[in-house]
Amino acid sequence: MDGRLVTGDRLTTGTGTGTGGPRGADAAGSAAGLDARLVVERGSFRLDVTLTAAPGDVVALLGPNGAGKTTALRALAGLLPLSGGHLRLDGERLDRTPPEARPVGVVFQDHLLFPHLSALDNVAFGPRCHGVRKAEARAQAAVWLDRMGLAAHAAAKPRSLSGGQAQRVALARALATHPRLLLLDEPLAALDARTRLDIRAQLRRHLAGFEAVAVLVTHDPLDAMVLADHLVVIENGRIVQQGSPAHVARHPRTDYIAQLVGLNLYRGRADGHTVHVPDGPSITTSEDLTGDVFVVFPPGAVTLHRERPHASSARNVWRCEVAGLETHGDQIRADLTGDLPLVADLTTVAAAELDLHPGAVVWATVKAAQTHAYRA
Ligand SMILES: Nc1ncnc2c1ncn2[C@@H]1O[C@H](COP(=O)(O)OP(=O)(O)OP(=O)(O)O)[C@@H](O)[C@H]1O
Repeated sequence: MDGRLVTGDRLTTGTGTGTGGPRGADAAGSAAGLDARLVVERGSFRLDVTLTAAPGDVVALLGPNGAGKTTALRALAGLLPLSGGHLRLDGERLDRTPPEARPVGVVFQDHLLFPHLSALDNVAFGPRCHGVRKAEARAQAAVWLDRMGLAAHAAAKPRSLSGGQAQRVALARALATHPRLLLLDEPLAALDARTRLDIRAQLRRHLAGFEAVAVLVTHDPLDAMVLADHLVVIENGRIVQQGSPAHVARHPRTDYIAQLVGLNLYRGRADGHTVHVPDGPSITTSEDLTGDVFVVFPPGAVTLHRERPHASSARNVWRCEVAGLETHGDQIRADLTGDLPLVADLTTVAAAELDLHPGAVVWATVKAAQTHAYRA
């Protein structure tokens, strides 16, 4: 194969760790949109992230528990002070603006509607806070509820709304103030699976029509992939990777991201088609690279055998031991230790035929063509 072509093509997109924003943030610092470096200290935890986004961008902050996502969102909302950095929105400094005076709409996971107010008055509360007269605020609220498909529930109190309806009221309340920055903290986390599907699709529609910057925090890679144009992955208060959802999904650079997108990930030194993993075996890849690289392959690319295969066309053959088994959708996911720790997906029938059980010795094979290597 023509390794040179593959290498050239893939490497141009393989370095997505810079701290630049998705669009619009030119070197001079474009006026429109979000331009922030958020430095926040909370005890021994320190957040230091740079976020830039153009109007219309939806940015998802993704990361493990305690990474600093909520801290970043609260700093953007003005609920936590910055201990360093800057925060500009559409060219204006917001660092010293109190939260209630910021052109920022916030939707929290537990939506925090006022229980004693109707859905209509909850939404009208937003414009009212911005000085709109009561009748006008209620008229605007009615339009927003209608847009959210909630016109019939205008008089309902929050306790008689479903989780999904309440979440849409909270979104309407945030949007009714015409924020220049919309912040969404786990907007779908409190919803059951079915409602989540509906609300995710609706939220996607609303965000697509939203002309300002939206930043959302999520644990769920699917929410991030469906809703955002740009992913920012935070670990330990730092950005470890960012880029388009498709790029991040294909080029994970940390174990957390690899797990999130369901890939086996290794780091090693490439010498042509061979990647040497420290303290591990070599992996044969289709890409022809040199130097520090990552290699990924999906669990579905692994074939397991009870005996060492001699006739296999796969270039990669490793001896492993089954550490654990779990159902994964309609498949079995095997967690394997040994030469190269990896996870493999196989059908229930295959797992039964192989008599897989914790402690069983198996041979794993992976074709070079099913691996993907890119520069570290
Ligand atoms: N009220 C607090 N006081 C002091 N430190 C805090 C407080 N809340 C959080 N922290 C610290 O800030 C760090 C980041 O927390 P944060 O809630 O921003 O993380 P997160 O990424 O949103 O996590 P999760 O996904 O669990 O919500 C935590 O590891 C913790 O050490």
